[in-house]
Amino acid sequence: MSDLANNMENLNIGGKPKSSYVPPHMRGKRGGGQQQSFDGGFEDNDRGSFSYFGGRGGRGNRGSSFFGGSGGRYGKNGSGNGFGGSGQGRAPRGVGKWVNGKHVPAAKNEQLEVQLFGTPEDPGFQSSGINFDNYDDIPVEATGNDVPDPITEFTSPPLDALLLENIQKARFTKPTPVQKYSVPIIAAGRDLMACAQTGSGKTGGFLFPVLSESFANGPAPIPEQASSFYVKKAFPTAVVLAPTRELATQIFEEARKFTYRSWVRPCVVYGGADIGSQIKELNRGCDLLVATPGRLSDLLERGRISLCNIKYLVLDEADRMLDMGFEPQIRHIVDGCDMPSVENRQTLMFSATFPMDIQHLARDFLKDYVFLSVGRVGSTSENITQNVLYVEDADKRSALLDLLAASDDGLTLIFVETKRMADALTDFLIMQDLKATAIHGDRSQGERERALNAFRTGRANLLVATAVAARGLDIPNVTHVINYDLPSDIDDYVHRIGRTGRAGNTGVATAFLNRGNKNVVKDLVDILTEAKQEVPPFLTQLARESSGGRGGRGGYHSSRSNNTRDYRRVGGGGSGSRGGSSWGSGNGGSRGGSSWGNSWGNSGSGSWGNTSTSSAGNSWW
Ligand SMILES: Nc1ncnc2c1ncn2[C@@H]1O[C@H](COP(=O)(O)OP(=O)(O)OP(=O)(O)O)[C@@H](O)[C@H]1O
Repeated sequence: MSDLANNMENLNIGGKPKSSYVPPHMRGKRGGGQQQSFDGGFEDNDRGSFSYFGGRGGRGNRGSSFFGGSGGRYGKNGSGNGFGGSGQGRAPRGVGKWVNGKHVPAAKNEQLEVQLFGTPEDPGFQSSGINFDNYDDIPVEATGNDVPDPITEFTSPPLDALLLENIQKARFTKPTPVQKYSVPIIAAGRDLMACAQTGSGKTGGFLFPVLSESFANGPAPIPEQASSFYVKKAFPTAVVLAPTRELATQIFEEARKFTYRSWVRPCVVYGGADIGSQIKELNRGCDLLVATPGRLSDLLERGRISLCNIKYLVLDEADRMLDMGFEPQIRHIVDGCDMPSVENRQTLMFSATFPMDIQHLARDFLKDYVFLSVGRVGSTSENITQNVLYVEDADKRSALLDLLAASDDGLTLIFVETKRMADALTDFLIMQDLKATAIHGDRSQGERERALNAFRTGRANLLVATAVAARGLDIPNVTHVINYDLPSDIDDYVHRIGRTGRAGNTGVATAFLNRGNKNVVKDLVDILTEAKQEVPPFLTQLARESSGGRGGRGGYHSSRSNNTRDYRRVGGGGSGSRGGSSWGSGNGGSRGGSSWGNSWGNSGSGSWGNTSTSSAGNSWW
């Protein structure tokens, strides 16, 4: 157990509600009325403290800005082209060429290599943790017709030699389970719906096979009728859609590493940033486009991008991309523009969660796909120690300070439900002399970038966030995730806590729960049990009280258990699942072991119900 987990055990918050709780580090502190100051006392307590919100204004006389004026880049390794695509200060890129049907890699560039791959001593470098090898023990299931065998190592072939070099430069010594399977599945031309736990390498799971094939086969020729003499257009070969600007940028940064020296030029576009500079970047060439859906639609409408050459459509956080918030935009991009039809492209979907309704909806975008699950769909990593504390709303601030006092040196991410709460809690923490900053959808792009940069570099070791930071973000050294407010959808909980315990590292997640969270209690008990975590007695009691009530995800899922597998095998029949199912040991990629699915074989009833309803609301950030 980590030090942090030990410290947590010694805290006395959980179990019994305590309304007049005063955290130890505040007891006897000057002013005495600690509870008072937590409840807004800072309004009249002008200590001349500075604001961590560069230029946000906010209230009162706040003196200097903590992050004002910083460059706004947050590329892990200080890479230049993170935002807005200005290209300023960028080192020469190692861009290769495709000439006469041959790949001509660029010469090596040491300076760029250090920018892209960092050094092992770099604190911003996420090294794989002590539990990395345990990923091999997670059972893997791959269902669908003629599923290809997994690879067991990174070798060339099947991977392209240049890609292999880049993978080695990134210090990835062996593939994670999702990568072992996705590489041959995608190389075989198959569509894929892949579900693997948070932090287990899904980004590489789609980048490696897509880039390997692209390096080997080159770009498609630009159709004459699609190009325009007047407006310059980009014709990417692959498009990766992601739900947030920060995640899109992160994927782009990963793509920059693995495309080093190749002919493939990655680009990123997202809302909230200057579209003019993004267009300039596109005009310099764009083979792999990472985008948020809104900005991509905008650029498509302006005729700046054509999707007619797309071979690969990737939906990262696919369940999010297909829920009510994004689905219409995705449909427009996929069906309403010039993207090749489902038969003429490969569609790849990745997430840690895939609810049944979303899987059903996803059929529209896929053909004869393989469903891959590493561990149970929607399960949490055992690398994360999960604690649930009973804390009444009025006591949350005190309890939070307690937790923080017991924290180790790592970074702590604190999730709240609303943007207002994010600001209020951040102000409160700053008034306690803690180094906090906030990220949410009402902050400008510059503010969001600065906040994330401050957090990544440790200048602010506390980040208060809404769900905007829940998915995909890979920030080294996040050792603790606190759900100050629990989400109403258990899948959101899974993604949130997945910001720690990544790449085989360990982490701690703490949730504050009270009777107001009854809707999520049953699912939470399932999650904890599945991940072999302790279930506190009060939680079992609450689950009993709330049984008979409706489950999470908007209440129409009667049970989470339906959400944990390939829907085609639950009741949809559909396209033939592989006969011998494959909950093998997962070790060395051996499939075809024991079937865990006897009870849910091909019933063929096709009647799992309400398919047209999407899940989460559309204002999650
Ligand atoms: N084969 C590998 N060897 C070592 N480290 C790896 C490997 N593949 C990925 N990683 C590292 O693991 C971390 C998590 O990877 P990634 O962000 O792709 O996870 P994910 O599964 O997409 O997570 P999430 O569900 O949160 O989006 C990253 O820091 C990445 O560099």
